[in-house]
Amino acid sequence: MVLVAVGQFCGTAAVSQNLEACFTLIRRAAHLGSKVLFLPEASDFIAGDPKDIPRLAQWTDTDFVRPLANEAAKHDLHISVGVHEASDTDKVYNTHLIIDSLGNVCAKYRKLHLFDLDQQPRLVESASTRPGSEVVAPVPTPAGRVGLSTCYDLRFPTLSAELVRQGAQILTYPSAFTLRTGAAHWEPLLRARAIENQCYVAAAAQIGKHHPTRSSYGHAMIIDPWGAIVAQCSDITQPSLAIADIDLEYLAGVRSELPVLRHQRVDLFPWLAKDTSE
Ligand SMILES: O=C(O)CNC(=O)[C@H](CS)NC(=O)CCC(=O)C(=O)O
Repeated sequence: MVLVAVGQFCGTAAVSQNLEACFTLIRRAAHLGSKVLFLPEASDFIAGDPKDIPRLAQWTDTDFVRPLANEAAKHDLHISVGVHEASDTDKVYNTHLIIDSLGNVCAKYRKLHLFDLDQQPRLVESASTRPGSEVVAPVPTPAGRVGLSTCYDLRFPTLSAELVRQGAQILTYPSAFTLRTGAAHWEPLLRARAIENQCYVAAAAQIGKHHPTRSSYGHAMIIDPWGAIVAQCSDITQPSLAIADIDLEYLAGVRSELPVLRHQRVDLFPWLAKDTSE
């Protein structure tokens, strides 16, 4: 069994403050014995004005990812974290990194599904963000193989099914869900992804009021392959953690007791056919 932690905090446009919040979470997660820490989407910053995103993103690598990776190495932690990644256009990628315990960025996933809403709260992610174009193979960590997604990707079960086909044991959804959609959909979607894929789900989350027109739902949580919520953060905006054991023997037991992954109709859905490495 390996302990992992999900983090929750209220990001702002001040990168150095967000970095401090992440440092606090890294030190506490390591002190409590966790081997992997999952941090939210947009941990580097939540811009007050979308026009600021490309400028702020230019500094993410040096001012956020580097010091974060050094701290991870100092505390022997693997980290999953959502950041903005500058591109060669005026748009950024919404990128999910895995940093290993030596401080190397060992995987990079660019969010595939962008959150474009015309209704209130009006958020049009594609105005500032380019979509990624590939699924990233699950990444080995001390807790198990981690499948990478981000926030709104949670609504697309084809992505989680593909990650599980490729061997994922832990699905991660670093997020900044809105208050309205979070209250209605966050927990049922996360539990559904855990149950249907028989995976652990680690969902770090932004919480609280980032600026006058933007708030996030929080409720960072860890779910086991049976669908039980095994840890959840309180409804507080100070940086906080929820920690739980990942038990891959338990995961294997759930998959053999209720073999839904083997019962898939690969004759009708041939892309599911290649075997999941269990
Ligand atoms: O804007 C940034 O800098 C970081 N990105 C986000 O917060 C993204 C795009 S606006 N938020 C979501 O995907 C929320 C999804 C959601 O709430 C749902 O699916 O219901």
